[in-house]
Amino acid sequence: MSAPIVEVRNLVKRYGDVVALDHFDLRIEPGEIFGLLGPNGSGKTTAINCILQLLTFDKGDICLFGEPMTPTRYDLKRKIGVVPQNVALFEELTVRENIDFFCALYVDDRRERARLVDEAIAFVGLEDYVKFRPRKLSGGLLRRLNIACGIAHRPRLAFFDEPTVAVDPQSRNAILEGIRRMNAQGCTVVYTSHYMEEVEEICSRIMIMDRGRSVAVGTNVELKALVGAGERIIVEVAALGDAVRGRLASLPHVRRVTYTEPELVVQCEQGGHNVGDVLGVLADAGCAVGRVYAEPPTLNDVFLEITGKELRD
Ligand SMILES: Nc1ncnc2c1ncn2[C@@H]1O[C@H](COP(=O)(O)OP(=O)(O)OP(=O)(O)O)[C@@H](O)[C@H]1O
Repeated sequence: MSAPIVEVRNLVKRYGDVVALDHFDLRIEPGEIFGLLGPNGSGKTTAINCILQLLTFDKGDICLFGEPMTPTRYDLKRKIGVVPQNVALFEELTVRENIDFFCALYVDDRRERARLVDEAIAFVGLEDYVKFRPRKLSGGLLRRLNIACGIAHRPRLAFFDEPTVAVDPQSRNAILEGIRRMNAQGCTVVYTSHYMEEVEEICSRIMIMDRGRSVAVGTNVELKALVGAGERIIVEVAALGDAVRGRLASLPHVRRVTYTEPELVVQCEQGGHNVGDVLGVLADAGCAVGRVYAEPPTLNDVFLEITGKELRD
């Protein structure tokens, strides 16, 4: 088995009294799109900055590409791309010049660099904007430029820290598609977000973080199986009495029943014929039922189950 591309053991980072990372462990294999999912302040950015040695930390070991990472391991840093949360660009340089500047930190050869910069521009779809300065770009285009600057040198490992915050849907899709393509071309990706839908959509494995710790790690399917969360059944029904609600709550596989007229929500565990059972109880009670639909479990259900809190407060 090949060495993990990222291995973090027992990482502790404090800011004064705040414990931002609390004995944090992480292992990412080559070829993954690995998601770090957690609410604001759970420690995602701190974890990335420690891994990259941009921050000092109190304790812990970090290996990248199977080798110990230190602030002066420029040979390892060359193989890494970073797309930070805050857009960091030079206002006086054009789109093309910005990308060239960042690429030049790693690639000396001008001709090689010109080719890589062209590829990066095409990769994020900024061909029509190469002569623009950043202030002329929309938020979504700025994010795309930020990405091009981070990945033009063709890293083998790339960190994307919340790259889709405040972008339009078109740029969001372009960003996610670009990440998938990079990954298909052999780049391992670490992707942080507090948007569970995005993480579910593109990540091969996901770590759920809370208060500087990993609370669960696995594929999307594994995480949902871990807590046994099943679908949520939503039924429009008028004037539902307590007795019927009690019968619904005592059905096998039913965890929680809530009713705010006219919406009945039945949270189930995995398995069983839940929709049929719920509708059976309502039919027996003579309830007139309107719209019925079921939503599959989400990573928010997993987070709620483990931490007792919503992922998005
Ligand atoms: N420079 C700093 N000084 C003091 N405390 C900090 C600093 N940076 C982060 N923290 C604290 O460390 C904890 C982790 O923050 P971090 O930014 O890593 O979380 P995050 O999951 O990346 O959140 P976000 O999505 O908001 O960036 C939080 O409690 C935060 O307030």
